[in-house]
Amino acid sequence: MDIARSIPMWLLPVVGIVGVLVIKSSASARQFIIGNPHRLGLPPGPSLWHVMKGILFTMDPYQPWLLFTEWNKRYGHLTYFDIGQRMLIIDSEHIARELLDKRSAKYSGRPEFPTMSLYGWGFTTIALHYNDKWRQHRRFYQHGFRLEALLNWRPFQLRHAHTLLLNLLSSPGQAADHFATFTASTVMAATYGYATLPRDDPLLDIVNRTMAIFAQSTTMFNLIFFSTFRFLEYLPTWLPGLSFYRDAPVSRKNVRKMLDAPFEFVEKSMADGSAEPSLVSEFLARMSEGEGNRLFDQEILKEVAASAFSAGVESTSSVLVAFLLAMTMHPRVQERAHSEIDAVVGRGRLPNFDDRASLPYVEAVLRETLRWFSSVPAGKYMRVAHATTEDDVYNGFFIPKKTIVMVNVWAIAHDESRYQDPHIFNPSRFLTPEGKLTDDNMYYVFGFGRRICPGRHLAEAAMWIAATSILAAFQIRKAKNECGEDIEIIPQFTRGQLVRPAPFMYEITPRSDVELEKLVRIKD
Ligand code: HEM
Repeated sequence: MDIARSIPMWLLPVVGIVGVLVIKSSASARQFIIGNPHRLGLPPGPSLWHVMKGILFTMDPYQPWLLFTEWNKRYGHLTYFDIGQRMLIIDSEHIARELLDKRSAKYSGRPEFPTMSLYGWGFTTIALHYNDKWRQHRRFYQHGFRLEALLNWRPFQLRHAHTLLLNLLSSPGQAADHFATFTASTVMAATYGYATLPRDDPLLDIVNRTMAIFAQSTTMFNLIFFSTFRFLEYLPTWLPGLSFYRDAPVSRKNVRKMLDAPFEFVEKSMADGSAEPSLVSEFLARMSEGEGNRLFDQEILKEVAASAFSAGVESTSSVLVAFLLAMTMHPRVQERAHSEIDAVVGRGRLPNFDDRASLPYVEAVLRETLRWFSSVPAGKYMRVAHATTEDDVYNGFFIPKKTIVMVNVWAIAHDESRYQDPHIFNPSRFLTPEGKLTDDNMYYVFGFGRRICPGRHLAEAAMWIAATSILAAFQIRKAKNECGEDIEIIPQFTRGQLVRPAPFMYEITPRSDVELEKLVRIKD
């Protein structure tokens, strides 16, 4: 009998998968013995069997942080397991700071995800290993997006916030699209000096399409699975489950367009003298003046600019959608924010950045939105996990090199010992009894250590000016049904790759008798 013919096709990948797991686990065990001369134990955590059971039967693939949170409750703040990739889940800000901030020299790597490169995204800052290229990228952000440099971008942000208001006025039902346009416009303006059209912008369209393919395909499961079992790449892509490989060439083609198109726009506008100030035009000018490759070569400049864009737009706009949801559901919070803005800014003009320090309650609303929503919870965005680049010992536990380290931000933001009734939206938790802001600035949502989000100041300022302007200009409330009753909302979050509130019904109407167009024209 021909044995090879009698083996069912599906058995081959299974045998391969088991084989890879066995090989990977024994490599892991060897590393444990070599790198751990004092034979310290690993942090506690579920066995391979329990992890598999959890992943297959319990875990909601779209909310993996919920299972991680359970494990952290059972095994402690450090939960370790090995599924062919060593994983460490941390649910304590204190420990995250001890390891990722204070020992950042060992904890600033990124996991090895060959699938990111397969999809054409291997160049992004987020995906880069802790190496010289990554340092070059960070220099670009440090130059353009550090706190002091933000003053340069404020006029753009204010202008785009006003465009956002006008867009909301003309098509209030499309708030999520307007938030995406607003965020993209602010990042595009700072990076490329490109003024996006209020709608259907051709460059944004390229970027949005590219990001959509990426978002659909690179779930946590896909990233780990296809990076671990790389032999699957060589099997026919028509096999069930392998469509992942079919989409890859399309993604790579789109990514190339996303890298080239905005860059060509800058080159062209520099050539005809119409270039607006931007990071790319500044670096190109410096390169042509002879600083040349000491700064970047052109390809790196394209890559770093596109990285800013791809990392920044969805994260920022999804927080604004969460803000809209929170305001729709919590009229009293909105009322208090309106009163504060009316008292400080008045009704005769729109807010600007100079008002920020005088609006603590609005600030607290923004912080509570970041806490309640936790846009980058844990596991969802596997690509922002850190990886150890050396063995380490913490609290008597051995943490091997090449361990993927994930901070469960969702668990921190919903820790009952820190935030009373964490599921309730309550901005006052960020205020002292005297009405001053507490020290909890929610910066942990922007990550840790040397890999902390370099766009955090830009994002924070963009979210603030957008949210404050909306509060000043609009009344947000629940939509009504045919009987004139409020349509109740049960907040839900998208089950796709992007974590954002699922579509919900709302009404948004101008607050002021003064026409919004006129307010937008009044400068102070
Ligand atoms: C609400 C908005 C945002 C949130 C919540 C957010 C959050 C994060 C987080 C959690 C990380 C990973 C940090 C870590 O590894 O510890 C990150 C990385 C990054 N973010 Fe953001 N981000 C936001 C907006 C932005 C914006 C506007 C930009 C660009 C202008 C940006 C650019 C980046 C880049 C380039 C990285 C990769 C850094 C590295 O790997 O070294 N982000 N962000």
